[in-house]
Amino acid sequence: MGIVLGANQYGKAEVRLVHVDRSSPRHVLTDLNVSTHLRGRFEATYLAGDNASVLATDTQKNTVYAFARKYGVGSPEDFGLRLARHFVQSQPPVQGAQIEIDQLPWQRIEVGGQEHDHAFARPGGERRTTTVTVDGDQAWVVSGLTDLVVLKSTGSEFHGFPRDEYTTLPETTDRILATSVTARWRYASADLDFDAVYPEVRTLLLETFASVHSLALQQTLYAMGQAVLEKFAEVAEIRLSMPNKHHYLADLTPFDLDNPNEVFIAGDRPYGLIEGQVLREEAPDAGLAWEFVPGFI
Ligand SMILES: O=c1[nH]c(=O)c2[nH]c(=O)[nH]c2[nH]1
Repeated sequence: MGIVLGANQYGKAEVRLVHVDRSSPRHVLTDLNVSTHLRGRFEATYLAGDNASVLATDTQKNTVYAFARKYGVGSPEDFGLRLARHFVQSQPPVQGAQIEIDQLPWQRIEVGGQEHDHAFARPGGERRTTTVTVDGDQAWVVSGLTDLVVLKSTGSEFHGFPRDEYTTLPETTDRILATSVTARWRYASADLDFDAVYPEVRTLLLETFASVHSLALQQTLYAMGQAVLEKFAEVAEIRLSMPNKHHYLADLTPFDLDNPNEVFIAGDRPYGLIEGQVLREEAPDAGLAWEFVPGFI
């Protein structure tokens, strides 16, 4: 009985590319998940481990980042066609290429009714949350939101941290800052127009994220909590959990390309996890408000 190799293809899956067009102060953000699939004469590697025809998947990934810098991104369709044609035309064993691209949507955050130049939020996915607790005749309300994904393409620095023998992180005065906000705030009363307050707190969290020039995600977290407490007397305390969704500047120097904060690798894990509570010194006692509330602290 003969055994033969059937259909096959190979490539790099889920190359997370974030491109920032900084040619004007109104940044254009393109966030893609790119997968490459090459088809062609690859029997030798499957059958004998002969890689002479195998364009490494690592090379395919590098091509995605290099092309973003060289040609910009534009529509995902044009970007995909450019990549696919490049692989087919530049590598004789490659007869066909299929490029799959998912684009992650971002909307500009509005500050004072004006679209922000470099602060964005991911539409959808976010949820409003509440946990109410009643004990005898006492009642507590902890409300909030989770999975509110936000990103600033500039206006964020991180430096001045200690350097020990294990520190490799470069200092930066301009980086992408992105996080998925979980916020839970405790109301000072259980008798409020909750539907009126909620959207205003949400808006203020977004506006503060967008407006604060960040020297650390910790500072941004505190500023967001502080803004809510300053504006809303009915909020006694707020707790925030904000993963630092790292974006790494792609090193394009091996391809003789500079990268002036334009092409980023969106990291998945590990991520920094920044959490904190901001409260009024005179806040009424939390009682059972946080008992068994999922989350942190
Ligand atoms: O805003 C930040 N806070 C940190 O504590 C930290 N640590 C790190 O590696 N990057 C960052 N960024």
